[in-house]
This record gives sequence, structure tokens and C-alpha cells, in this order.
Amino acid sequence: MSTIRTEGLTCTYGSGAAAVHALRGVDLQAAPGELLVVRGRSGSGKSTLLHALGGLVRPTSGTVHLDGTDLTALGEAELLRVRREQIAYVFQTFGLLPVLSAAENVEVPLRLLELDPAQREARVAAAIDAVGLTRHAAQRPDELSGGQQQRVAIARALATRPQVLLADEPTGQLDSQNALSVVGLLLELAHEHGVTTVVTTHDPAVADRADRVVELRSGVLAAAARA
Ligand SMILES: Nc1ncnc2c1ncn2[C@@H]1O[C@H](COP(=O)(O)OP(=O)(O)OP(=O)(O)O)[C@@H](O)[C@H]1O
Repeated sequence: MSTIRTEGLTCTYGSGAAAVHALRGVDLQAAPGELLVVRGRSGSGKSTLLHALGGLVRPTSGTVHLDGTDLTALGEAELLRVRREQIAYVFQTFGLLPVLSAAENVEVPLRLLELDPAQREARVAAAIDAVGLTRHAAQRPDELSGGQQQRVAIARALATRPQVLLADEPTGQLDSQNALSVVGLLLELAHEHGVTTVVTTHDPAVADRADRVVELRSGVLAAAARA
């Protein structure tokens, strides 16, 4: 159960006249078991924020704390360990390996953790079950619908038992019914497993399902878009 918190998070790409100020002094906190939605137009800085939260982008200034650890102060090796063990991602494009079955895809990140084969198998089965795909475990991504593929990606993220789940436009490629179903699943999993979940979207219907919504405008965090 972890809290993720940013203070004065600033990310600038490039320098001089070509500088792009993607994030400008963002103060944000997400609590254990909470699904926080970050809304914003294209280019408002949502992906940059998610990448900074996950330690994929080093901010220009400001801090990102995962509980007591400042990710921005860690060396590369230590940051990689935190990312592997505590943070998981879900992407708009699912990111599944086409030649592997759903279950094999879920197993991939577990190979980087120190687990024996029986533990890995149990975790894969539990994660596939949690997203309601047990009957489809042996199918490859191209044999599954878009909504099912995103469920596999969510199972893959969950199987590592992360403290924090970061989902970048996870419903961007889905029709509205599948989008609501996937965000409903993320909400249920956040509440049930106490995972701190941050989701970016520009879809108001997805944002409506969240525990809390904040909005980015040109890299600045605006007041909550709704209560
Ligand atoms: N690697 C990069 N180098 C230079 N500029 C970048 C880079 N990544 C993002 N930007 C710029 O930073 C700003 C914020 O981009 P970001 O991708 O974070 O926004 P976004 O809200 O996620 O957009 P979208 O919804 O289109 O994905 C944009 O102006 C973008 O062009």
C-alpha cells in the first residue's frame, strides 16, 4: 500500500527557444486503493506526468516520492529495481507480444522477479482470473477482442503485485462500452488490492468513473474537473 506524491514537478524538453515546458510545478498525490484520473487535452503533459511518476523520465526539477523514497534521487540500478518491483504500466496499445498466449504474456514480467516456476504459474492464473479471462488463457492476442487484449495487459501489470499502476490512455483504442468495462475493472482492482492507480484519459465518460479527477492544462495542474 503506497502513496505516490509529486512536489513542484517540472519537465522541460529541449532548451532555449526550442524548450517545451511539458510540466510546470505539478503537486499531486495519489493514495493507496485510489483510482485517480488525470484529464487533459492532447499535449497537455499527461504522458510526461505518468512517465515521471514511474521513473521513466527524470524531471528537470521537483520530486516524486513513492512513500519515503524520492525516485528522482535514486541511481539507475536502484530506480530500475523500484520500477520492476513496485510499479506497473498499462498502455493504450496494449503492448502484448503477438506470438505468446494470454497467459504467457502475463508471465513475461514475472521472469524478471525472483520467483520459482510454481509461484509464477499461480500468479499468472490468479491475475488472469482477476480480469475474467480464465477461459481465454491459451489464446493469442489476435484471437481476442480489443477489450480482452487490454484485460490481458491489466493482468500482466497486476501479476507483479505492484504498489502503483500507471495506465496511459488505457481505453484510447476501445469502443465506449469496452472503455467503461476496462475502467470499471481498474477501479475494482484498485479498491480490492489497494493498488494506487493513476489513469490518463481525455474521455469524460472514463473520468466519471474515477475516485478523483484532476486536469492538466499546458503542463499546469488545474482544479479538479469534478468533485
Ligand atoms: N521526448 C520529447 N521531446 C520533446 N518534446 C516532447 C517529448 N515528449 C513530449 N513532448 C512535448 O511535451 C508536451 C506534452 O506532451 P505529452 O505527451 O506529455 O502530452 P499528452 O497530454 O500525453 O498528449 P497526448 O494526449 O497527445 O498523448 C507536448 O508539447 C509534446 O509535444
